Amino acid sequence: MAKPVSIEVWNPNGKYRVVSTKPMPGTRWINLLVEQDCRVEICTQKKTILSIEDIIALIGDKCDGVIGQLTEEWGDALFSALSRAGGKAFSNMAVGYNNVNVDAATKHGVAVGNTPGVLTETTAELAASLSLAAARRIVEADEFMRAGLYDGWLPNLFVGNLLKGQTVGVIGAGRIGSAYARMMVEGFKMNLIYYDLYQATRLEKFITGYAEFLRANGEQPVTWKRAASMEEVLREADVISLHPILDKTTFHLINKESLATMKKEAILVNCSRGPVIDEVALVEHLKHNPMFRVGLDVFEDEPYMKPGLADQKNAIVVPHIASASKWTREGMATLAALNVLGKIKGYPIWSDPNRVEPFLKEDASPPAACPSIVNAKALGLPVSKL
Ligand SMILES: NC(=O)C1=CN([C@@H]2O[C@H](COP(=O)(O)OP(=O)(O)OC[C@H]3O[C@@H](n4cnc5c(N)ncnc54)[C@H](O)[C@@H]3O)[C@@H](O)[C@H]2O)C=CC1
Ligand SMILES: O=C(O)C(=O)CO
Repeated sequence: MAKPVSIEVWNPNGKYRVVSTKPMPGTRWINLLVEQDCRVEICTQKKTILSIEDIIALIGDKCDGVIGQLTEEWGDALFSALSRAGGKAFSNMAVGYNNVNVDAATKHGVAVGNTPGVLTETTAELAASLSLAAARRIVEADEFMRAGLYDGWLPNLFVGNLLKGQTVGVIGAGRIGSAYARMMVEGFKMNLIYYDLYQATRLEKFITGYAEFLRANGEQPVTWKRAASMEEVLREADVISLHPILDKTTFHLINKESLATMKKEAILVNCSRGPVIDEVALVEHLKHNPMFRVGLDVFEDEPYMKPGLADQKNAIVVPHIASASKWTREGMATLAALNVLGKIKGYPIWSDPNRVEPFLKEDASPPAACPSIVNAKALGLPVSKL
């Protein structure tokens, strides 16, 4: 068994043992656990992705809860190890939990937490950044400049796309997709077409109000449309950003056939999960359509890219950093710790996981509740009246 070598311990005499598989930003999350009598053990092993054996060794014989990462496969092996060690709580430090087998956790009586809300704007801002960088060819132009190739202004140098008046398409208009849509519509006066299983009522109202404001000021109003199918979005939009969860309905949502329906000069952005795109098909599409551009934060076989992707000038690639703002990452750590702590203390579940601000106030104690437990219903956990 590969035993993790390096552990940092806070409050060694704490009653409850909580393990974090990684150091996380900020100290508030540690302080909140320590104040409530937890011994906090942080794995500081220099290995980015821990194996199942590493995590089983970390869990040990007695463990009340674990804070884990989206790079770890939390399935039956880990939940049974946690349950054998007396653990009742696990939280991903992420909103997405496609790396977690929630049914296995429920079977072992383990609550599964995630961290919604605190990363909505930060993630949407990266999707907007990738959209702009792709539209205006910023990365290519930066490389050109650094290579010493700039020898004077030219009318045809790095000509890109104007966003104003074009159509932005959003697939998955939940928290992040809606925030991204608002940024692109309000910031760049784009028209919206979106596809989601549910109606994004607040987003529609926001755009209707903004359109009225523009009209009243003598400007061209923006428009919105809820598409009846994803294909409609792919056909009509100039910039398309993917924001659904990853599950079997969204695996390879973007594939050879769907790419073929998109405009030749479209921009595709993915800040959701890599397998939402068939990356092999995408590489082929990029090769044959030089004016088609992508901005990718996530990859099908993370941390690897499919062969050929890195050679494509029309692809911008960044290493899964969409939620990487200081405020957000500290907030994610806090929510993950409070999910675990709340379950250990027997607190009820917060009633609205979209409204997590009360947990994030630096100068106030957080509510006595678990911010977001995805299998709360299946475990029959009570909901907070706060
Ligand atoms: N790249 C990064 O660092 C980050 C990635 N994410 C990813 O973004 C995802 C979305 O996060 P949130 O917006 O907070 O979640 P959310 O649950 O608010 O939104 C997801 C939306 O996808 C929709 N959806 C589900 N299946 C669909 C389908 N087949 N077709 C179209 N829409 C579908 C849902 O109805 C929902 O509105 C997360 O699950 C995570 O995987 C989230 C944060 C950071
Ligand atoms: O939260 C998530 O789902 C991420 O991908 C990282 O923030």
